[in-house]
Amino acid sequence: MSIQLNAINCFYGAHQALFDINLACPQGETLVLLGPSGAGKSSLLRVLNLLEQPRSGSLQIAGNHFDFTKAPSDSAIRELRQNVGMVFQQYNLWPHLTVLQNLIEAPCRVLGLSKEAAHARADKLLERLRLTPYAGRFPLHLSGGQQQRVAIARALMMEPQVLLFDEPTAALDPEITAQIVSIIRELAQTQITQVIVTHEVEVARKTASRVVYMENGRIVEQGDASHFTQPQTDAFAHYLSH
Ligand SMILES: Nc1ncnc2c1ncn2[C@@H]1O[C@H](COP(=O)(O)OP(=O)(O)OP(=O)(O)O)[C@@H](O)[C@H]1O
Repeated sequence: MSIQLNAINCFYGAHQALFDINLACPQGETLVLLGPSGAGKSSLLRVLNLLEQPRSGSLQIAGNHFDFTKAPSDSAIRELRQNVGMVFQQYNLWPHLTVLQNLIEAPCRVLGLSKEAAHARADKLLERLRLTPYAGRFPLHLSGGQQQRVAIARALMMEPQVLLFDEPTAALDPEITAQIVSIIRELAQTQITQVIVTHEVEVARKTASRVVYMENGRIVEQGDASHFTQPQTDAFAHYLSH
């Protein structure tokens, strides 16, 4: 399994956001998290790279193992984040760095990659994501869709085993959404495991090989893509029909 969560309970102060989450995702799958606002989707995504630390349970992801009865060490968290990339909803690009610099900064600093090796890796990704003409631009001089592609390229520079997306198509128009969907589908042809939080059922249908439907901090339904056509619970059927 690329990802395995066992009995995860997660709190914000006294407020419990995730209840007894159990989830397994094989390598190479694209898992989509769906559910109404406040269901716990972002919290669950953030647990996967330890931006949130659960109070109990265990997580295995990309060869890293965490048992939350004790606090994970900083070095274990650093190692996890090299294997698990995140594409944030607000892109979180470094505004004072060009597109190319955004791509090569972390691999050089964190992985100790030489500038030449990082450049070569960046050139390939810029081409793959149709960003080559924008390599010298600053993020704020790019459209939302272009910034999103830079954010994806930057995450892929670390050659992660798992890539997490928080609302990757929010605030993008239909044409740009289609581009991002097609990038996610291309990545699905590789060995990478993807986990996507989205409100957009159409994006989910077009990308997911597995689906998790959540309500009130709990998983209500999970399984392969056949659940979109044959939901097993009234709750998921109702969600899909609205
Ligand atoms: N930083 C925080 N502090 C306190 N409570 C939080 C925090 N973040 C989320 N919550 C609460 O935890 C619960 C789950 O929130 P979460 O953001 O994971 O849901 P979501 O399904 O991603 O929602 P949305 O679709 O609106 O983004 C909600 O009740 C929310 O109010």
